[in-house]
Amino acid sequence: MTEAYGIDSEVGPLRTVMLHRPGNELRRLTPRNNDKLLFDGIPWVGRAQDEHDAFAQALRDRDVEVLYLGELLTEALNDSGARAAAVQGAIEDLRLGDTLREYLRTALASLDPAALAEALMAGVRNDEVRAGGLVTSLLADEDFLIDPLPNLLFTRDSSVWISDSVAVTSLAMPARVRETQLTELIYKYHPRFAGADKVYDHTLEHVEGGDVLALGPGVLAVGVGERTTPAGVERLARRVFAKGLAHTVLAVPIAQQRATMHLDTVCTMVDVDAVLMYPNMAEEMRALAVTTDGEELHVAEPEPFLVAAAKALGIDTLRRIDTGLDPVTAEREQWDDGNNTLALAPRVCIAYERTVETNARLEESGIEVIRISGSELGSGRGGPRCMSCPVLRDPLTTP
Ligand SMILES: NC(=O)NCCC[C@H](N)C(=O)O
Repeated sequence: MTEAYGIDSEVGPLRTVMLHRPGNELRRLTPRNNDKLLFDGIPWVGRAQDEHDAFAQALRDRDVEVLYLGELLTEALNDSGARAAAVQGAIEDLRLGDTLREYLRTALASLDPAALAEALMAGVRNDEVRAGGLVTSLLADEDFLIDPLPNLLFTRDSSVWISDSVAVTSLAMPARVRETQLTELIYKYHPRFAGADKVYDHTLEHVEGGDVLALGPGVLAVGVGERTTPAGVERLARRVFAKGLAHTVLAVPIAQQRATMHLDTVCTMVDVDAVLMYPNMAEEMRALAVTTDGEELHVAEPEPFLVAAAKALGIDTLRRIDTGLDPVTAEREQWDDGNNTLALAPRVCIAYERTVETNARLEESGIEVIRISGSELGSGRGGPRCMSCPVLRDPLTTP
């Protein structure tokens, strides 16, 4: 792996992470659009920023370098090719019509990188521009010409590092599709990532980063459900095998429900050989091990997730941290992202403070839990793992 980027596990000491500090895109959420924009409430933005700053500080306190998506995007937009691609991507929406599209093309092209990045992230409302023409007149003032992207907060989903290659993902929900245009720009044009190999892109079958877990060197688990499709996991497997980035991909079917939208909402690793799993689903989780002989994909029969994972990792057992929670407490804490921990190193993780019981059980199992507040951040339905895209982790030393 290079020094600047690379991930071969969920728990290797975290060195660099990409976050997105929530900004004006959250100020676009209203009771009428929050469902469509995949938020379960209307966050108090100032408090959400405070909570996020504390999250970033907790990472820095443990010597983790924090990169911000908004800053990387602004810097990438210094490149004229990036600017042209960004503008084109933002105005493709068929709702706009020709007059408005050409107006926006000119208006966006005249913005400096910071203002353009802001427009791309926070969107553009009809009454914020004086475009004129039929479409402008027929749309309501509050209609968005360029939709805001409040889910940028969840940097986990729009790109994922697999060994020393980056996968720009292909997001399934219409409200999130444009996020990957921005991560694509960052990885293509930002000098920090010049030369980084790409293993996936946003035009391919749906794969979301929250579904992709690097269980250990050479082994990925990929949730298949509401977001990552069966065809998505197949395409990802073909691509990582072709580049030699993994030897086994475990396809893990998960319930198609909002609460369990990604694999990392029900399962995160907290040690080289231990996972925290949502108790109400842990027993039923199965995995299909996908391998290759260099030509064909081989798909094994479904096995219990922990069994298939241990086999693929070449260890005797993958331990499940048993939180022992009753089903109602477990369901409440899973909804509040109790299972969505971010490992900073083996046996050290960040979790929301509100998932009191899960955190207590983790500590009883020897896991250090760094608690952060997430009362406002959580309204987007994502926890510390969802809000972070690890860019560099130290390789694991053999246990
Ligand atoms: N990995 C994750 O579970 N990310 C959380 C994404 C939440 C976002 N509001 C969504 O519905 O996509």
